[in-house]
Amino acid sequence: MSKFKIAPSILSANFAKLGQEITDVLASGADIIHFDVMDNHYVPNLTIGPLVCEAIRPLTDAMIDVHLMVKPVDRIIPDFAKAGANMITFHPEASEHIDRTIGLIKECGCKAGMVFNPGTPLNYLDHVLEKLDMVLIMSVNPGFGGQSFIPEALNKLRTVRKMIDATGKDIWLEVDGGVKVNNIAEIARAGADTFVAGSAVYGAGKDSDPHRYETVIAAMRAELAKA
Ligand SMILES: O=C(CO)[C@H](O)[C@H](O)COP(=O)(O)O
Ligand SMILES: [Fe+2]
Repeated sequence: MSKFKIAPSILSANFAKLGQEITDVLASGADIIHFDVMDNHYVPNLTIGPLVCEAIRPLTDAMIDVHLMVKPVDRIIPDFAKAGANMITFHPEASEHIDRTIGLIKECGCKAGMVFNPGTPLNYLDHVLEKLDMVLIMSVNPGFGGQSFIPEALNKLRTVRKMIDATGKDIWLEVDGGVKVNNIAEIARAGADTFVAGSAVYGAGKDSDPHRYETVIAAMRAELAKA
């Protein structure tokens, strides 16, 4: 896997043919499947749960990156681990005890990540950063695909990049929300290495174009090569 990883969010996929949508983006050069779980409580939307994760798991060996927008979060973590998730990320506001939640994800055999909304302070990383496998910076408020990138996320990425580099550990820095071909290079320069893109990938081109995912992912990689 290259330093830069592209993770299409299936939130913007055609759910009537979800399996095909997943195999198509992976065959088109994507690295990771980003799986958005929304509970209509922590965020004002309702999406998919462990049953869907279990159903797609046999389709690929690629990482399934489960982004839990669920409160309380702990109860559902073992279910996603059993369903085949590789990475589980959670929002600190949705956890009563963040160190315990990180430990639970790892005990379940998954990599652990913590997610920061645009207004969430980074001090939740104090004392736990080195236990994490990934930090996810939201560049939109969570709940919906297709929103515009919030530029302040770039400053947050720069700050977290310095914090991660100071640990000397291989902690991934993911960005989620409004990532497009025309801003991905700037986001990479701010320090992100893993890029969630939902509407930019699944909304690309015309449905009749069988190469539309390949085209947009290649365009993102070309931009990343310049970063
Ligand atoms: O977590 C999310 C929203 O809460 C999604 O992953 C994100 O919005 C991706 O969609 P897009 O790339 O269209 O912004
Ligand atoms: Fe997400």
